[in-house]
Amino acid sequence: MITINEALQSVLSQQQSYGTEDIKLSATTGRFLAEDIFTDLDAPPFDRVMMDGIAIRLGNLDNPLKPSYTVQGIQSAGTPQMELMDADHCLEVMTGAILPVGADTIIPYEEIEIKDGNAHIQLEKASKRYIHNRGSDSKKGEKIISKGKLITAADIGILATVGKATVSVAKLPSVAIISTGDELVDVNQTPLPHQIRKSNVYTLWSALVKEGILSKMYHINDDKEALENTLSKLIDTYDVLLLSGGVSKGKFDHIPAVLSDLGVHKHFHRVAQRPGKPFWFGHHPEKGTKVFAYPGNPVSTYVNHLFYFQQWLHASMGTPLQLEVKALGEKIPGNPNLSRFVSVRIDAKTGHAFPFSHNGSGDLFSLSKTDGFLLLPQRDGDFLEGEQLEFLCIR
Ligand SMILES: Nc1nc2c(c(=O)[nH]1)N[C@H]1C(S)=C(S)[C@@H](COP(=O)(O)OP(=O)(O)OC[C@H]3O[C@@H](n4cnc5c(N)ncnc54)[C@H](O)[C@@H]3O)O[C@H]1N2
Ligand code: MOO
Repeated sequence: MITINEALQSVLSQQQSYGTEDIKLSATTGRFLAEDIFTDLDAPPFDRVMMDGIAIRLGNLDNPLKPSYTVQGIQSAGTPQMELMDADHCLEVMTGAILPVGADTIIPYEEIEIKDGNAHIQLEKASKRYIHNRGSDSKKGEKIISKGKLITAADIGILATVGKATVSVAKLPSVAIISTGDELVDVNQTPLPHQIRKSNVYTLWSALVKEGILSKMYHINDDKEALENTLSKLIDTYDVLLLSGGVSKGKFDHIPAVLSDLGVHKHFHRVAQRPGKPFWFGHHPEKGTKVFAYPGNPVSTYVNHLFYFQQWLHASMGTPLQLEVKALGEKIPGNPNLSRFVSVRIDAKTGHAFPFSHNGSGDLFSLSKTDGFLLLPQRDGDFLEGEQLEFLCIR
């Protein structure tokens, strides 16, 4: 059986670019930039007034202020630049306004009193100019965000500032999620005593939404012919298939044989890990379709999806995922035969990860109590309190 690292390398060897597309700025959250972003103007684009107050011509900052200045008018934000007459006058100015021609210092309203058309100054000297100078944040033409970056809310603000109404992003693969199993019924049905409602497809669907992917859901019963017919069509239609169930040793676990009959090249089946050991991964050499066939137990499906698919997707989009690390909260004995994904809760104060017990990989309800999974690699030695380990967050 291969190790988790060998399995991951094999999955990553199938990383693939799906090209680029131009989309509206408002739809870019969570997507990967496919172009470098440059400023189209200096930032700020003009000498920007930083305080509400008056603008004067002072010259050297050490020069004493006059006892009063005659108010000449108001320069508000969003109005064209005015011109200060001389050093005896001032213009009232608002935060965000362009600095008037001939002015070089702002005195905030807190330091003056305006009476009878004059601004009376309550200071001897100005402490600073309160001017956000043109181009001081960045100069026109400067690269401000690099290709490959995952677009965040803050990036969207920057993209708006530089006038990117449409943005070139990496195209996402099309994905089908397929549940298999005769025991599964839909969410709106009442299961018979030997049935359960399918849940894995919804977990996967939601995890994909978080990655910006709107997938399609399918269900196929444990019937070889039905599996062959439907999967063959799906292999032709989608870039990626995510299957859950039917990959272990049961009499009706047809998935590996069917995939192989359909020409999907197997990279591996079974990984030295718990949960999720019977994971099967392959790709169709002619069609390029990648097939992630997850074991059916809900925790196994989810853990494998988070670890393998997520890393494959980010690598395919051009920016490998850097897994978070967390400090282990208590000692756990090592295991030389298996890597383990341990359900943990993160202590809000210390940030340490504490394992908690549940009923194994079929215990779907444990997922709502967990913050994520700590990855304990296979090894002899104990895992010690405070040891930093890779973490898959599900919050
Ligand atoms: N003799 C052996 N038996 C099993 C082995 C093994 O190595 N030898 N491995 C066990 C492990 S580990 C796992 S994990 C499961 C995986 O089995 P399958 O991938 O074949 O999955 P199924 O048998 O179809 O289902 C397992 C379990 O999960 C439930 N399930 C399946 N799909 C869904 C879904 N979409 N939503 C909710 N729940 C689902 C299913 O009802 C079963 O209870 O095999 C062990 N057995
Ligand atoms: O390893 Mo299975 O995926 O535990 O339940």
